[in-house]
Amino acid sequence: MIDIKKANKFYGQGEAAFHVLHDIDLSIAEGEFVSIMGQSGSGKSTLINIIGFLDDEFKGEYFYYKHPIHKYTRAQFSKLRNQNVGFVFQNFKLINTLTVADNVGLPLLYAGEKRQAIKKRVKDVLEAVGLPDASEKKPQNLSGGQQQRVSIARAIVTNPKFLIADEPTGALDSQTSREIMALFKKLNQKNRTTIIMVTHDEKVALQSERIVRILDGRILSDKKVGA
Ligand SMILES: Nc1ncnc2c1ncn2[C@@H]1O[C@H](COP(=O)(O)OP(=O)(O)OP(=O)(O)O)[C@@H](O)[C@H]1O
Repeated sequence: MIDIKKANKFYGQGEAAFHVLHDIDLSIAEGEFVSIMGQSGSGKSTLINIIGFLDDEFKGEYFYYKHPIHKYTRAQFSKLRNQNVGFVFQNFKLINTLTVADNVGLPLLYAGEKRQAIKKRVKDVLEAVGLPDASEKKPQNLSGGQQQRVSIARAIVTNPKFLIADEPTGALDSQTSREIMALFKKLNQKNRTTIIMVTHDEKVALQSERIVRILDGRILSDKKVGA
């Protein structure tokens, strides 16, 4: 589904340009669960910003279901992002003044869905992430692990083709990290949700199916877990 060919990324222009990604070739098939690992500053965020259609200013080619999206306009890019990608962040990025149900339903509200349909879908995804009774609570009254479940519910509520998770366990203790990884595995195996996750934690990465290691903006290795 994702085919990136010879992607190069520069920050800044002219003499001062900083070459961050070098000739990245990366293909990800539907249903895969991939970890991206590498030292701080190696270019992981830069790469997932390209993969998740947040950054269209790169050199090289990006084919998404064979469509040459490197040729898309910014508006086409935004539409693609809204309709295809769910994001999960290290620090959850929930809105504390809204209830859990309203946080999770927000992407559907933006997409113009009807109130009843939103209510039903929110109930279903909160059940899927193991929080059937949290809908009327405020995020700040939940544990870190529960807040991350809410943010995963928000990420999957629109049925995206793939999820980008940027250090999803970075703010969680090891037991809670294991629970969140079990949830990602369930979503990946049961719903065949494609997941692309950045992590510093080797134990967390070993829960995925494939590990891509980046060093100084280059792919150092790309291996199936256990191979
Ligand atoms: N907007 C920007 N302008 C200039 N340089 C940038 C910008 N964003 C990132 N960089 C630089 O590009 C390099 C790669 O950054 P990136 O954030 O992709 O790394 P990372 O592997 O995700 O790091 P971390 O694990 O710390 O999040 C770093 O040297 C960083 O300083």
